[in-house]
Amino acid sequence: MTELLSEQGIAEALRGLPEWRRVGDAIERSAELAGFPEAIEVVNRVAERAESANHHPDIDIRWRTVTFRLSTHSHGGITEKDIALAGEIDGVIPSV
Ligand SMILES: C[C@H](O)[C@H](O)[C@H]1CNC2=NC(N)=NC(=O)C2=N1
Repeated sequence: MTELLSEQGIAEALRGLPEWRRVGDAIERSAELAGFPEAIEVVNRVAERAESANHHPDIDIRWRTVTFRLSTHSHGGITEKDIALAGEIDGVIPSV
């Protein structure tokens, strides 16, 4: 059963997701890629994983900077689904 994470739960989860920050009822990270094609490639990889998880980030693409924002819309806040997908997103972003 998906439930909203507590403040402590969110803080603990973010300790394992150093690239992510809390923004209101969501968590967010940005990544700067080598160029626009590379940014789109990352977005496509994230889209595959989001579809598999049936959990989808808000995505903002500005040239080679992509920002992912995660919140569980059906719950109006942050759940384990957001934390899990954040970890998967980190896994498809090339480390510089
Ligand atoms: C029916 C509902 O849209 C689906 O269960 C999924 C789709 N993707 C989703 N993504 C996010 N971020 N939150 C949701 O509540 C959500 N619901």
